[in-house]
Amino acid sequence: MSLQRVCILGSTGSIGENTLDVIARHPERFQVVALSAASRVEALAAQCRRWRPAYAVMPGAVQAEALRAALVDLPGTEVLSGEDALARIAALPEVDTVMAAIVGAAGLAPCLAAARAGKRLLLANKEALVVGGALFMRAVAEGGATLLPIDSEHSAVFQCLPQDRAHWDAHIDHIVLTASGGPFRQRDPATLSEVTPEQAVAHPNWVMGRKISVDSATMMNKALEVIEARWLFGLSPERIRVLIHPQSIVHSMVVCRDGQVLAQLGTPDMRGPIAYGLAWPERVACGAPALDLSRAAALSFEPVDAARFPGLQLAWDTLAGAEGSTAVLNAANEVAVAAFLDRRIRFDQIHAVNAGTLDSCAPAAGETDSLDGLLALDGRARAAAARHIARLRG
Ligand SMILES: NC(=O)C1=CN([C@@H]2O[C@H](COP(=O)(O)OP(=O)(O)OC[C@H]3O[C@@H](n4cnc5c(N)ncnc54)[C@H](OP(=O)(O)O)[C@@H]3O)[C@@H](O)[C@H]2O)C=CC1
Ligand SMILES: CC(=O)[C@@H](O)[C@H](O)COP(=O)(O)O
Ligand SMILES: [Mn+2]
Repeated sequence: MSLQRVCILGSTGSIGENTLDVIARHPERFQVVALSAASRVEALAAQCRRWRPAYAVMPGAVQAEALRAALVDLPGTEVLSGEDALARIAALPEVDTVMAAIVGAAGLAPCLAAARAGKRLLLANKEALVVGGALFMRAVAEGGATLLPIDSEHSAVFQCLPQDRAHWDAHIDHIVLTASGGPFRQRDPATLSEVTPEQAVAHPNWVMGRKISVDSATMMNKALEVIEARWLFGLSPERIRVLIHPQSIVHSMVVCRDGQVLAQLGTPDMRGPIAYGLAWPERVACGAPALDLSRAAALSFEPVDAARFPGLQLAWDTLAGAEGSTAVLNAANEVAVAAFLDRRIRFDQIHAVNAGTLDSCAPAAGETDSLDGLLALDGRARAAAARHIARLRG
C-alpha cells in the first residue's frame, strides 16, 4: 500500500467534507496536497489549518486575497487563483488522486486536466460528464487516467461489475438506477407550484448540497445520472432504466445477460462510495453506519410517474438528439435551479425552462470537440435559459 497524494476540488462542499472525513480515518494511506473552494473563505481557511495542503485554490481574486490574509501565518500553503488554477492543481505531478467534487459545469476544465494528466480521478461532479461526455472519455483514454465513479448509483453498478472493463458489455443486459423520488414523491402534483426552496432541499434520505437536492426533487438528478451512466459504462441509452426505491438502501442494480440481478446495498451515507473510490480495489473503513437489514424498514420499489417527473425523459431525448444537447440541458437546469433557489421562478417552472431552452438552443457542428466549444455552447444555453426565465416573469 503506497501513500496516495490527494487533490480535492470543491473541498468545502458536502462531498468534499465527507472525503476529508474518510481521509482522516486513514492517515497512513492518504495525504492532502491541494484543496479548493469558490466562496467560503473561512471554511477553506479552516481546512487548510487542519490539513496543511501545499496548495489552496480560490478561483476569484477577491476570495483568494481574503484567503491569503487568513493564512498569513501558514507559509506552507500557497494560495492560487485565476482561470487555470483549478486545472493546475488537478494536474500537479505531486498529486496521484483527484476528487472531483465541484458542483456544475465549472468542474469540467479541471476534470479534463486531471484526465489528461493520467490521474486516478474520483468523479462526483456528474455535470462534467453530462456536458462533455465524449471529450471527457477521450481524455481519460488518451491520458491513461483511472476513472472511478463516486455518485452512489454509479459506484453501486461499478461494485457489481468485473474489474476488467473489457468484460462489461458481455456481462450487462441493462442497469437499473434507483431513485428515491425526493421530497415530493407523494405530494399532490397540483401543489408543486407552491413548494419553497426549503421544502425542495429537504431530501428524505441524503444530506447534500442545495443544487443536487433540488435536482433530486425534480428527478433531474436521475436524468443527469442516466447520461452519466451512458458514458461511465459505455451503455446505449435503452440499456439504462430507472426505478423508484424510496428508502435509498439498494443503491442500484445490474441485470446480467443470464437474467440474474446484482445489487449493492448500504446505508445512505456518501462516505461509503467515497471510501470505495479512494481505496479501490481494496476496501477500508469509512465511518458510515453499517446496514442492518433486520432493523431496516421494508424495501419497496415502484415505477416512475412520468407526469409528476417530466424532466427524467429529457435524459433519453437529449442522448438521442444532436451531440451537445445534454450540455444545453445541463446549462438550462443549472440556471433554472439557481433561479428557483433565488425565488425568481416556481418549482414547476424548472422543467419549463429546461424544455424551452432545449427547443431554442441548438448545438453547432463541432462544438463538442473541444473545451472551448463546449464552454461556448454552455454560455449560449445559459443566455437562452435566462431569456426564458425573463419571459416567465413577464
Ligand atoms: N452531495 C452528495 O451527496 C452528492 C453529490 N454529487 C455530486 O457531487 C458534486 C458536488 O456536490 P455537493 O458536494 O453536494 O455540492 P456543494 O454545493 O455542497 O459543494 C460544491 C463545492 O464546489 C465549490 N464550487 C461551487 N461552485 C464552484 C465554481 N464555480 N468553481 C469552483 N468551485 C465551485 C464549492 O465551494 P464553496 O463552498 O466555496 O461554495 C464547494 O466546495 C455535484 O456535482 C453533485 O451532483 C453526487 C452524488 C452525491
Ligand atoms: C447520494 C447520491 O448519489 C445522490 O445522487 C442521490 O442519489 C440523490 O437521491 P435521488 O435518488 O433522490 O436523486
Ligand atoms: Mn446519485
